[in-house]
Amino acid sequence: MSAQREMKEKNPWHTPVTIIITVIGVIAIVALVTVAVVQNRPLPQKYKYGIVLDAGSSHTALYIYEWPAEKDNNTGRVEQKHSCKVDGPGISSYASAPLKAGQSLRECMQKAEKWVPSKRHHETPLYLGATAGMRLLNMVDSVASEDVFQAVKEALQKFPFSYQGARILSGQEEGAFGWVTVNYLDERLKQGLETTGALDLGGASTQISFVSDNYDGSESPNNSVNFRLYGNDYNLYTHSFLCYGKDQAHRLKLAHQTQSGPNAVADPCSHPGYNATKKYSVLYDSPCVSDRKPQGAPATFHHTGTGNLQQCQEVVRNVFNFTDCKYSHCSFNGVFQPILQGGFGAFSAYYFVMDFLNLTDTTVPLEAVKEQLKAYCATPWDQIVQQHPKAKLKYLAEYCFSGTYILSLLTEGYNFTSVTYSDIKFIEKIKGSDAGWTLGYMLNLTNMIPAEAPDFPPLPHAGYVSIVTIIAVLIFILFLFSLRPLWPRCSKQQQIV
Ligand SMILES: Nc1ccn([C@@H]2O[C@H](COP(=O)(O)OP(=O)(O)OP(=O)(O)O)[C@@H](O)[C@H]2O)c(=O)n1
Ligand SMILES: [Ca+2]
Repeated sequence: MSAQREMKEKNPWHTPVTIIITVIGVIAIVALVTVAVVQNRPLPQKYKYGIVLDAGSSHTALYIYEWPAEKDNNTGRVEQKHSCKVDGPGISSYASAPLKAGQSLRECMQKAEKWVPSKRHHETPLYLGATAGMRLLNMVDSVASEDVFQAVKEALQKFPFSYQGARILSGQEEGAFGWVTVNYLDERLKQGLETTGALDLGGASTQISFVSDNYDGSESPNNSVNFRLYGNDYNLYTHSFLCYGKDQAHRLKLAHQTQSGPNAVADPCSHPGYNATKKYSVLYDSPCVSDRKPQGAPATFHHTGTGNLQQCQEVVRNVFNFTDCKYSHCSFNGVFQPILQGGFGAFSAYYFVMDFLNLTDTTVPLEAVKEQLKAYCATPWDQIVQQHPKAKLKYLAEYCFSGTYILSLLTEGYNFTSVTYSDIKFIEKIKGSDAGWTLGYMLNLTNMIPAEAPDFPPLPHAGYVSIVTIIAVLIFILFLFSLRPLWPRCSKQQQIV
């Protein structure tokens, strides 16, 4: 008994100091690992939301964006969750009944109330941006434009979101934010990759935006937009052509055609057999064409189709002015444009039209694309109607013109060649989000793209926890080894026992 006590006393493992150190060591390591795990445990994901209404010339659409609540600044993570197309025409068409513009938005706004969790309603920013339709209305009747905005504002403020205002975007903003959207969704900005140009074709205006090594903004500074995003500087060229959206360009073309004979237009851009009576008052009800109204024109004219692509191309060419250029390079109408560079995403009506015509594949040579369009334009109207029973007649009547206009705008207007045509991609969405200016607009207004690259933790969460655990275990093993000189005595004593 006394020998046992003596051995215990001699066994350094059994000294109070060693026991205390060991216990504290184990507790410290367990505490370290626990704190690391608890502190870095991924929290249940919470989301924030933003709503943007795109009040275009032909229609309004509502987009709901969503992003993880704790990652406002880490970007690349904002996604479109829902979209809603407002029934009826664009808000600029309600100039004579502004209240209806507000009412038209109600249905989509009610859907937005359901889609955004109610506890997030009050903090969800709501923006409305109007484009070329309201630009034109504001030009001809600024009072009517104000009335429409007032009605829209009152309607939107009735909803529980954080209303941030309704306004007209400049053409420059429209082009630049479309470019931001495309490059953000492709994660080109965050990774500092070469950017993609943006081509947007609306009903009343069209935008081209791209970065070119040959453009530093000094030639035609109005076309220059500078961004610093994620630590990179971008000098963007952008231009918006008012009246060169597809609907206004159609008016420009018809207005030109009616000059030669005001009673009837035999239109090579319409299908053979197409026949409609149209009102001059409707055709000329736009500042894009109002100054071209023929003197003493009758109330109506007959619009018939002949379906001839080559002649249609000639008529379409007339809507552009290629003669004056005071810069080193121009697109059309004397507008400066640097040399095209890189890939381009073409969206909105570019996509709707080319998708309808089955012409979105730009690896198909331009000549073959034209052959296909030629056959389409020459197809009799009754056959076209039969083949597309669900399509809106207004759209259907114009796809031959629209396809021709798009090819002419791209090649003769912007100077894409049969070689660089394949640099264009006709796109509707990128990773589930619609291509368009709305996302870029919201990212900008909510400061969600930082000027400098955000600092990311060098290790992901799981890697961090694993390394802390491994180091803690190693320290513990080293600690045990540091007591090694005591081991042999200890084991000898145990053998004696
Ligand atoms: N399936 C569809 C849908 C739309 N369109 C046409 O595409 C154009 C509308 O394009 P959009 O990008 O929606 O124009 P808006 O935004 O309304 O106009 P803007 O940007 O000029 O204000 C209109 O001419 C419309 O007739 C079409 O041809 N086929
Ligand atoms: Ca648009």
